[in-house]
Amino acid sequence: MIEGYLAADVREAERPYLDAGVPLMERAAFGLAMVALRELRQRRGTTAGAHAVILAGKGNNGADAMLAGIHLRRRGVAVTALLVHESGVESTVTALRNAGARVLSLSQALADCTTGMPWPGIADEVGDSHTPLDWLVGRIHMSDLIVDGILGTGTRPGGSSGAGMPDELAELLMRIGGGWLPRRSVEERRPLVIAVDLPSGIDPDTGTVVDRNTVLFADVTVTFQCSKAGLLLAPAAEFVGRIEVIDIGIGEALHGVAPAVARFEPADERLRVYVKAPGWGDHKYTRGVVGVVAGSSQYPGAGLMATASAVRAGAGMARYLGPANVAELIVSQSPEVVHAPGRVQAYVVGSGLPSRDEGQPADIGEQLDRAAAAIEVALGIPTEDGLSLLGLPEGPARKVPVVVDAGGFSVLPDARVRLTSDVVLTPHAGELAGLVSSFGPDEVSREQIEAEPAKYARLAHDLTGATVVLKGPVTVIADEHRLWSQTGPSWLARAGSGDILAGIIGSLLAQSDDRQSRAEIAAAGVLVHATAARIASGQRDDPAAVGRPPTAQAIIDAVPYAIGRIIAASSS
Ligand SMILES: NC(=O)C1=CN([C@@H]2O[C@H](COP(=O)(O)OP(=O)(O)OC[C@H]3O[C@@H](n4cnc5c(N)ncnc54)[C@H](OP(=O)(O)O)[C@@H]3O)[C@@H](O)[C@H]2O)[C@@H](O)CC1
Ligand SMILES: [K+]
Repeated sequence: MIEGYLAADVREAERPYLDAGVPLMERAAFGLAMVALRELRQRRGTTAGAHAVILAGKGNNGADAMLAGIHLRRRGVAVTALLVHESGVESTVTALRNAGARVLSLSQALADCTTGMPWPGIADEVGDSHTPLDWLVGRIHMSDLIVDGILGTGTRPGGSSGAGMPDELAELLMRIGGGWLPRRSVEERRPLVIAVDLPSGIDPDTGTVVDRNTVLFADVTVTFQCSKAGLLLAPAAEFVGRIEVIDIGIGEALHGVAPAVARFEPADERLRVYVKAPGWGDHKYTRGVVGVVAGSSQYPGAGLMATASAVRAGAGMARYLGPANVAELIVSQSPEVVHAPGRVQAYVVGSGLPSRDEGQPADIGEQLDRAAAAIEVALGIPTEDGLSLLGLPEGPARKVPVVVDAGGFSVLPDARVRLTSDVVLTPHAGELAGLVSSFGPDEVSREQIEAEPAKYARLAHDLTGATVVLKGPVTVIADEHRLWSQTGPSWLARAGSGDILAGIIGSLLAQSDDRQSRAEIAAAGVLVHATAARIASGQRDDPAAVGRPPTAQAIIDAVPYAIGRIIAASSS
């Protein structure tokens, strides 16, 4: 599991060590240099003769980068450091110069164009440059490595590399490749980009990015002691690349500090609790039954996808609750699905159902009534009619969790009824905008949610009391404890993905016990979903490989393999 901490908590943890004179920056810089050297070696076979450009800010992030530059020099790497704020931590600047690097301010670097001053390690073949900036960008593009040490945990909240930075620097970053150069473009001489602690221009805590055109896509982000929360959250996560954590020896001070966000990795031991093989004495009921209220005669596909993935994610049994013609279709594909009401351990409702509206066909109205009834069961407030629609006996019904998707949002109880974590909402940004606007005092737009997904997932939880799974390129899950954040391959941006995810989460909920965190189970479900998509798209062992477009059916068929892989990885 990767856990992301708030910048203030990390600073607080560092303080006693710094007061005691522990050389934290030297440790950080050494770790950074080792990663850079390893990456250079992997790319070029050797580090000798490589050229690194260090973009150094005036704070300790820049100092880290420059101290790492000294280690690079010692191993034969030519180093040019650009003081992008025109100055830097003075002792470090001197030490780097003494190690044989060129250290120059941005304006000096631009002046090099006129004087024709050569840069060590870079052949002077930067093409037809027209302006000093063209020339400088050309030289940087000729390097083997760009070290992004402009801003770290000292980034002012709400700031960005575009806001508050000199225009010249924003322009330089934009031209180097901020925002538009895809991380994996296979230009032969594209330099490797390593971000120091975090890509400069992202908010360390919230992952918001004010001007995405000025943030460099990192191949690797080398972060110190622990991931920073913002690295795991959208939209920043797109710029982060692979995360490498360097232990600088302050772990003890972070004990007892709650991380703000967490992410499951496939090999996490903790996943064994949620993604598991049946035990010796298990039978279909002990493994959990999931009830699916999704799809209608008008939209049968979503019912099919949610049920098929619920079955494949390991529940002992799936009940389909809905019209006979949809059930027939489902059973033809998953013969083990039971089309009969009865007791379940978790519901999945709403996928493939439109919002409640007057004049809807009768079977849609009835499906929405069932969805509402399942939500009432989850909240412990079932009505007699609801129980009979779900085929449950009259009397107090046992609370079971419910995954609410798509049309299900339109049958949530009104804002006077506080939902609980047993209600797991799975909206995308547009649907969350609707939810937050109807439960809260203010209208919120899809664009606002996309810019600050973590904030709004948390707000939606605060307003409703439910577990909120905000789907997106990075899926954020919020409950009263913390945020979870899971990424998936972009191939998941396709019709049917949401229905499959709802089925998987419902299946894992049915297999869980009452005391387990719904948010954590949902995070595990998002990981299963992403793993299935990786298998189905052919990305398999190399997440960086592009792969090929998977059909929804291929993702569904890959779910059992994803479960198998996660069980194997988390138990080994
Ligand atoms: N403490 C330690 O022992 C350790 C620290 N470590 C390292 O230190 C890093 C934190 O260093 P830091 O605190 O010096 O802040 P840092 O991120 O370099 O930048 C601050 C400068 O940028 C400026 N600035 C801020 N926002 C801006 C904006 N939006 N736009 C423009 N400018 C902006 C701001 O200037 P201001 O305008 O406020 O005068 C300020 O001068 C941390 O990430 C890690 O790498 C590790 O080595 C481990 C040990
Ligand atoms: K940085």
